[in-house]
Amino acid sequence: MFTKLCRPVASISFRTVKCFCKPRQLNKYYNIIARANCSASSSFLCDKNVIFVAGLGDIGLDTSKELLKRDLKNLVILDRIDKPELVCELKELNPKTKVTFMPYDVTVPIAESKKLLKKIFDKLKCVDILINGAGILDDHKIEATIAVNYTGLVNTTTAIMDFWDIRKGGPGGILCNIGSVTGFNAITQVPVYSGSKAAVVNFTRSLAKLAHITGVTAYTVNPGITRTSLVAKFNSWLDVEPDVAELLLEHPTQSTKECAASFVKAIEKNKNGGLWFLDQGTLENIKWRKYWDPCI
Ligand SMILES: NC(=O)c1ccc[n+]([C@@H]2O[C@H](COP(=O)([O-])OP(=O)(O)OC[C@H]3O[C@@H](n4cnc5c(N)ncnc54)[C@H](O)[C@@H]3O)[C@@H](O)[C@H]2O)c1
Ligand SMILES: CCCCCCO
Repeated sequence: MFTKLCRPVASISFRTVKCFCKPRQLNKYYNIIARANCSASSSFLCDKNVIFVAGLGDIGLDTSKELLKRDLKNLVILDRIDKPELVCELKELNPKTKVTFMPYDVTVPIAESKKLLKKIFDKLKCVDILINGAGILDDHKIEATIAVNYTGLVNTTTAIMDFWDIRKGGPGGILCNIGSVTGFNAITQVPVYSGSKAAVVNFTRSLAKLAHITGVTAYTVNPGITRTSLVAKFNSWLDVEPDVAELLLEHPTQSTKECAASFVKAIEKNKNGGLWFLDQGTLENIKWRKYWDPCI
């Protein structure tokens, strides 16, 4: 499975390469062509167009800053947070990358998501990577948690398939979804949040297995406890543990900068089906144990 680049790069276009190469060779030539566009020391991310949902949050902002060291062509940040001063700060970081902000609430109807994405695709003509990072942590807000952390991510993902799905003539694409370590092993006192993150991990693993049909590869990045405003104080389900945040923050944590460094390294590895564990500044692709497989 090769990840298609979504636009001609360097002087040789995708079409030219496609005419002369067998599919299994294309990936090799895409990377060669992409590098022709970027300096030898550049990353997989050089010259790419990236949409980052929640790119202004605590993890999001440091990850956006880290991404801007990789000479992206475009970074389009979609977020509910509207902080022009943060966007201005990001715009100043790298003249090679155009940073754009558009307000977006992931809980809007999917038709709204498609309208917004159409504006972006009309402008950029193509998008290589979508990062879905929106999340809330408050187990008093059951419907909101599921709406933001899961339904919002699924709808945004489903919406971009109109533009990426190779069965519709799309170029394919790359999905990076922010799950959580709680998607592997719950924080028992926040079962709603943990369950929403387990759903993100499970949904994304299915998408990775469907990549041969859709042309869209997918993986999750799953931070451990990262010191952000999200985790400073939050409600447990039915108040089973009013001090859940304080108790958890006694355990080893990481900074947003450490998380961001691992986050972008995982994106650069670009592994379809990746289950990336980003804890205490480390990065590990974990093996998911198979207990049952319908084998269809
Ligand atoms: N901090 C941690 O320990 C930790 C660990 C694992 C996963 N995560 C996940 O990482 C992501 C970022 O969390 P953070 O710790 O930086 O907290 P944060 O509160 O700073 O970031 C949350 C982000 O989600 C956005 N968001 C929330 N509701 C939204 C909506 N309806 N529409 C669009 N955007 C919305 C916020 O605007 C913000 O950008 C979340 O998905 C969170 O679940 C955090
Ligand atoms: C301190 C609790 C951190 C919970 C967020 C993990 O996704």
